[in-house]
Amino acid sequence: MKDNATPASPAIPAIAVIVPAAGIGKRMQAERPKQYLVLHNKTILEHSLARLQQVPTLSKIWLALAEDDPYFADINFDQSQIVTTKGGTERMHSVLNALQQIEPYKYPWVLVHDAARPVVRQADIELLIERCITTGDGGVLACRVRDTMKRGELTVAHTVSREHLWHALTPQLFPTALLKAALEDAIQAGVYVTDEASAMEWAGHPVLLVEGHSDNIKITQPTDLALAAFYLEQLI
Ligand SMILES: Nc1ccn([C@@H]2O[C@H](COP(=O)(O)OP(=O)(O)OP(=O)(O)O)[C@@H](O)[C@H]2O)c(=O)n1
Ligand SMILES: C[C@](O)(CO)[C@H](O)COP(=O)(O)O
Repeated sequence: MKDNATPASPAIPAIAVIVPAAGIGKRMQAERPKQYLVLHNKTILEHSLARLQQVPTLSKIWLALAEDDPYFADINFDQSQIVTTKGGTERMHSVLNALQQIEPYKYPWVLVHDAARPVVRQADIELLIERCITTGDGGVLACRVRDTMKRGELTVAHTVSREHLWHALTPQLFPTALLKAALEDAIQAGVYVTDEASAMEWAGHPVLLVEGHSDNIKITQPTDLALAAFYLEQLI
């Protein structure tokens, strides 16, 4: 990871990193926010930061934290590469708060990765970077849906075709100025987005689908912990 705005190589412009880590992890029902739960002797946040640190083309990290976060001070990571920013009510607010600290002329691209996704592979991140920088379009790591998909509440309303249907993952990588404008406009228009790509789509920008590994899970509920621990064993 680069610790300044100098690009790793002339071919790849400086890429800022935003890690939204200001959630409370309601669905995890744990005694602390899930990004601070420990797997293999490290917090999930430390694992996620370590995955990003493995990518030499990434620059500084803007880490969105809850205002009353009492845990971050104890994490074991080179904090010289981290700028902490204020988390917001929703994930999109946390990301926008961080974006507003990043100067597009210094960091023309920004990569957003959930703190709750500690198993992302370096090769997948590098593939996303290569595809986006080559085309000039932003994009998301994604994996194809494998199950038959149903829409409904208590009974099936209808089956959703799984052809060309994907799970959007993170990282998501976009031109910094475009993403900032898209998120600001979407939030101003009262549009609730759960990922950066949704704001870019709403603003009419193309979003590349870059196929990544399905083990890049977002730790969300208790049963995800054992699975993430297993996947992490393969990586660390
Ligand atoms: N206001 C928020 C909400 C979420 N996040 C971050 O966005 C990522 C993905 O969000 P999610 O999995 O929904 O985390 P939580 O919001 O903590 O989970 P829950 O919805 O169960 O409370 C997490 O790393 C979380 O810390 C954030 O930075 N700011
Ligand atoms: C950004 C994301 O991880 C892509 O799948 C997802 O939208 C986050 O959703 P959450 O409800 O904030 O976990």
